[in-house]
Amino acid sequence: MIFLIFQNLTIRQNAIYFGNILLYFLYPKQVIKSLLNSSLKSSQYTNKNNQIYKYKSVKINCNLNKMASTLTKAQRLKNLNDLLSQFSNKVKQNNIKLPKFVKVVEVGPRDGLQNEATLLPAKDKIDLINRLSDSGLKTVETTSFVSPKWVPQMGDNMEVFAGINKYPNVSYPCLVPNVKGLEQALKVGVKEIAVFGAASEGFTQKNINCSIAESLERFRAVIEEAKKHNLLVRGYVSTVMGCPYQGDVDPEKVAEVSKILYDMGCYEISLGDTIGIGTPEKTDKMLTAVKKQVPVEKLAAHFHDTFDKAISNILVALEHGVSVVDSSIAGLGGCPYAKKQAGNVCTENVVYSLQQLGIETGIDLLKLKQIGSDITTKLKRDNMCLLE
Ligand SMILES: CC(C)(COP(=O)([O-])OP(=O)([O-])OC[C@H]1O[C@@H](n2cnc3c(N)ncnc32)[C@H](O)[C@@H]1OP(=O)([O-])[O-])[C@@H](O)C(=O)NCCC(=O)NCCSC(=O)C[C@@](C)(O)CC(=O)[O-]
Repeated sequence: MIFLIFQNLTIRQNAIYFGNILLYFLYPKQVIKSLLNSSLKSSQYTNKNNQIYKYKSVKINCNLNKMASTLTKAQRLKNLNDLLSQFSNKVKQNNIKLPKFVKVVEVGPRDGLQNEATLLPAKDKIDLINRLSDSGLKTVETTSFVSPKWVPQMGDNMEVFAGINKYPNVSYPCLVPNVKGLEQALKVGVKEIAVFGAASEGFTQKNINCSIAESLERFRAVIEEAKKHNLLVRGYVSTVMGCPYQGDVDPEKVAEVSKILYDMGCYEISLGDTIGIGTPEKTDKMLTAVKKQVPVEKLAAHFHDTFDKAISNILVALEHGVSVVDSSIAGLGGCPYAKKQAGNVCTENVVYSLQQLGIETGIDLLKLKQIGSDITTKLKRDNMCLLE
């Protein structure tokens, strides 16, 4: 039994860590929702003057040893290869049309790093982004223009964006939660932004401090202003397969929020399994609902790999016709309290899987592997890449 005190962490970090830890032990039990709700009630969070929410003395009954994956990398690679070969057979037997090309959106410098305990200096972030854009990736999410009090790792957003090489054939989107963030982004010449909402009220409140309806009104203002400056706008919908605060999320709600963002002018909707509790079945249900509201070619899969299910879920997304996949170099992100607990799905594993399926990405896997190895050495953390 372990007693963890989650203090001095941003609400986003707490949400993810706490959700992941609880879910890891309960999954796949049917009681996730009620336990998540009761655990939330047992914690307190206070809006301090400095606007950082903190959990106070959250008790978590768990045994950290159990949290580490018991499988070796070699075993996990074998499982991945088995999965890919079964999937290939299914595709052939059922004459399923997969996308010929998949755009991989690298989110490591933003979504990955924002969850890393170690603060990476701006010069190292710049080097990381430059090397990623030199690997064939066409989109490298660079930073976020959010409050540095909420997400300290992104506090150097202007310096990082101003410092990177801008290749003409690469997009460098940045997260923007409100008009203030947009103004900052415009000052350094950002050309593409992403607004980020969620399909659950609980997560929206704790991530951006407002309701879903309020968040959408904020995004409307941001998008209108962004369009005046000819910026491209991507839309995120988080918690599409479950919320750390509410448990289950109705696929119809995901579809509703996605459609609103799409109608507001987002050119692409990225569907985030924020805490990685998706399964192939849930992915199928969620995409079936969303595709009725937003054309599939405008959808992206943004899956976290908490329970080693992200690639299985991506395969379902490919079957549905999704041809944009978000991922993070070396699987950056995740939970520092459980070293082997994964964050975003690892880019190298995604690119490898796509290559094995004969799907083009235009990405140099060897370069990616080297970048992943270097950044994990720098951060002194596990590399989630399964390839030797
Ligand atoms: C949205 C706010 C700002 C609202 O935060 P708030 O406290 O409600 O905002 P406020 O308007 O009351 O302002 C409070 C303070 O923040 C400042 N402020 C206000 N806006 C900005 C800004 N843009 N940039 C810099 N500073 C800002 C503002 O100036 C003020 O400063 P003070 O007067 O106290 O010194 C806050 O909640 C926030 O920054 N949240 C960040 C959340 C975040 O970054 N989460 C991670 C990204 S989402 C994600 O990772 C999920 C995703 C996308 O990957 C998909 C998935 O996996 O599901």
